[in-house]
Parts: sequence; C-alpha cells; structure tokens
Amino acid sequence: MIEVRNVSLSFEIGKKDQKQVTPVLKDVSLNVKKGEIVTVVGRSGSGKSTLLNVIGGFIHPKEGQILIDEVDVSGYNEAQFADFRLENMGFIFQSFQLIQSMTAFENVELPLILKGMSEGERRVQTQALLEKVGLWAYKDHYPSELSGGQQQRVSIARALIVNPPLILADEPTGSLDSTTEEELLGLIQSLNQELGITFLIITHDQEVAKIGHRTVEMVDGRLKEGVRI
Ligand SMILES: Nc1ncnc2c1ncn2[C@@H]1O[C@H](COP(=O)(O)OP(=O)(O)OP(=O)(O)O)[C@@H](O)[C@H]1O
Repeated sequence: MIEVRNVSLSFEIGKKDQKQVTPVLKDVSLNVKKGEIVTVVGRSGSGKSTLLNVIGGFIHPKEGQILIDEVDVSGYNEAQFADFRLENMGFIFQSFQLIQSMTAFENVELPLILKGMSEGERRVQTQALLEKVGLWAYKDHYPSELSGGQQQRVSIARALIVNPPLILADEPTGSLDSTTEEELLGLIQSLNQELGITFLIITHDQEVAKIGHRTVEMVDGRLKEGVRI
C-alpha cells in the first residue's frame, strides 16, 4: 500500500549566503502492506512528521520514490497530488484541523463537495459516517461546541468520507485524555478490521504504538524496523 524507497530530504534555512542545510530524512525506506497498522515512534525532531508529509504529498523530496497502492506519485505536482489524495488518503491530526465556521455535518461533507458529488448523495454518505462515529446527534454543532474526543471523531469521519484505503495519522490522540484515547484506538482498530483500512500512525504514546501490527522507529532521520514496545 505504501512503498517509500530510499528517500532523503534536507531543509534549507537562512538567507542566501548563509544557508544552513539540515538533513531530516536519510535514505528512508518503508513498506506498509494493505490492511496493516504501522506505528512510527521516535524522539521529537527525528523526522516522523516530515515522513508523513512526504507520503501525503505535502513535501516533495528530491531523492527517492514514493508509491501508493503501486502508483508512483513521486513526480506528481500539487494539483495531481490533491486529486490523488481525495481518492486515496485520509488524514487525522493532533489538532483535528476542523473548519471552525462549519458544523460537524459540513466538515464531514466538505471532501464530497470537492469531489463534485450531488447534494442528495452527500447527505446520505455524511449521515452514515456521522452515525458510524456516534455523532449524528451532534451534526449541527460547531467544533467549539464539541469535546476533544468528539472533534477527533468528526475528523475521522471526514477522513473516511472519501472511502480511502489508507489513513495517515499524526499524533491522533495527542490532545485527548486517556479514556477518550482508548475509545479512539478501539475505533481505529475496528475500522482496520471491518473495512481493511491501512493506517500509518505517528505517536509518542506507548498505548497508541501498541495497536500497530508493526512498529518502526525514526532515529535521527533514519528508520529502524522491528521495534519492540
Ligand atoms: N519546514 C521546515 N523547515 C525547516 N526545518 C524543518 C521544517 N519542518 C521540520 N523541520 C526540521 O526537521 C526536523 C524534523 O522535524 P519533524 O517535525 O519531522 O520531527 P518529528 O519527529 O515529527 O518531531 P515531533 O515529534 O516533535 O513532531 C526538525 O529538526 C525540524 O526542526
């Protein structure tokens, strides 16, 4: 499902004549099979989020290749990646990234508008997903009127609405208390088991790392396989 082949990436900071080059990903390769949950651990600043952003097509490395579901997306431009994401990937972030001026319903529905789906179909699909995450009763609430756990459920429903085979998550439980975290991990596991969705999850948290069928560790820009939690 995900194949990262020998990706290296550096960030350049500073002005033209005093540029500092920081290598962030060093010859990283990673294979995630269909239906797997892979968790990525590692110290702060080791390059985990950068790796996720590379796989999601938000950062384009000059070296290496990325294949998603056997499609080589390495050469895609922004527009091609945006289209590809809408069909193939969902995202969950620590900070939820919901649109504050939109209700739960509208946040979940938005990707379907971007896909050009008719209003009737959008309503049916949005309702089905809000019911799945247990939030249909909250459909008209704005993010500020929802708890952290509820907001994260809305963001999961939004990630799922395009029926993606793959979900990328960056610290998905980072803003949640431990009971809510447990519920959310249960939801992720059932989505994996029932719908076969592949997950790549970045985390600092051992409890989250444990739900991975496999855990890898970023150490100073390099990826280590076979990590025990
Ligand atoms: N846009 C950017 N420009 C310059 N440097 C960056 C940029 N993004 C990240 N970095 C640097 O790259 C390194 C890796 O950052 P990254 O966010 O990938 O690490 P991380 O392992 O996800 O950390 P955390 O767990 O704290 O989120 C850090 O040294 C960071 O300062």
